[in-house]
Amino acid sequence: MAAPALARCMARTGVLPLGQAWGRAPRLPPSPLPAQRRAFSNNKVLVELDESAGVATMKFKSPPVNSLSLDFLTEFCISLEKLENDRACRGVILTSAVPKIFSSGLDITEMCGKSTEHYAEFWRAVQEMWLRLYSSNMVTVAAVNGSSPAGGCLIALTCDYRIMAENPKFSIGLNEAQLGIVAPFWFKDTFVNVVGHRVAESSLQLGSLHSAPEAHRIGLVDELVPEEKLKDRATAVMQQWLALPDHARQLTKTMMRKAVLDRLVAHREEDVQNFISFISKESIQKSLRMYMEMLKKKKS
Ligand SMILES: CC/C=C\C/C=C\C/C=C\C=C\CC(=O)SCCNC(=O)CCNC(=O)[C@H](O)C(C)(C)COP(=O)(O)OP(=O)(O)OC[C@H]1O[C@@H](n2cnc3c(N)ncnc32)[C@H](O)[C@@H]1OP(=O)(O)O
Repeated sequence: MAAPALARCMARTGVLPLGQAWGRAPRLPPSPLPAQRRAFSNNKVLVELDESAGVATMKFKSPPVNSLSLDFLTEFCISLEKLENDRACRGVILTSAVPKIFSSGLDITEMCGKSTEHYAEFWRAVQEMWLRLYSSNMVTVAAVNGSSPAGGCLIALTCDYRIMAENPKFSIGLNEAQLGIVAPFWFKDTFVNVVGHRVAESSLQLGSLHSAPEAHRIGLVDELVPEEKLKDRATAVMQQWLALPDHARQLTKTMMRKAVLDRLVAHREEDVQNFISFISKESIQKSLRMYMEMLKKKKS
């Protein structure tokens, strides 16, 4: 099924028609076949699977800034679902193929001047991405090799472990307040689970974008490495996590994340309606338009 058709299906049903995000059987170790590498790709995400290690790398490739458009979100979910159902894959490293940018967050153009139906479709896709990634049975490691505001930061926060490249130009954080919008409760819950309530409270109110050292200091990322070592370090961390039996790690992950996941699952449609009423306000539309203009002016 093509991405737009899948997106429509997601909009109707609220889920991808590929399988179930919930109640999956525990993953089994990969079969002892000869070492093999596979790659598959769609327009937005490149996936390389090292079957001998049981590890895939998902590279975002949606220039200029890997913004999370409806197409991107749909293709991200398809790629993740494929890996989730592949017994040869036990862990996934998320990173970017676009230099200097991990992801610029939700595509603002999807939230400006569109119909109510479009907002609903888009928001369900954002929810789906988070539900699938946060509940993934695989080990998920974010190799943050560029700036990562808002939704980009959410992707990193949703992983099990975050490693960021030490580059003074890169920043990360949930900066929604700077755009005049409010981070949804499940963005906030994910953030609180990583950095704790006090840090999350001030960072969210200020819409802070943190430099790499600051992000490390507040626990937003687990470690910093020189850019050229990021890939190797992500692979080493993955090996460490995969050394444990899958079932124990998966059940522990579920125990730690269930309350936050259940909260969105229980209020999914209400959350879509909240998003629509919030984003449709003329004052919010004006803030978003001004923000986009500011981004464009910054260039000239
Ligand atoms: C009560 C509450 C109830 C419910 C909840 C309701 C609402 C919550 C709603 C939404 C939550 C949203 C979360 C988000 O993710 S919002 C997105 C936030 N993202 C940002 O603030 C990032 C903005 N971008 C940047 O800061 C920079 O672009 C950069 C640092 C990522 C990269 O800088 P560069 O200098 O390398 O590149 P630019 O020249 O700035 O950009 C190139 C190009 O890309 C366009 N662009 C950038 N970011 C986005 C984006 N997020 N969406 C769409 N387009 C983007 C930028 O305008 C340039 O376009 P042109 O080349 O000029 O056409």
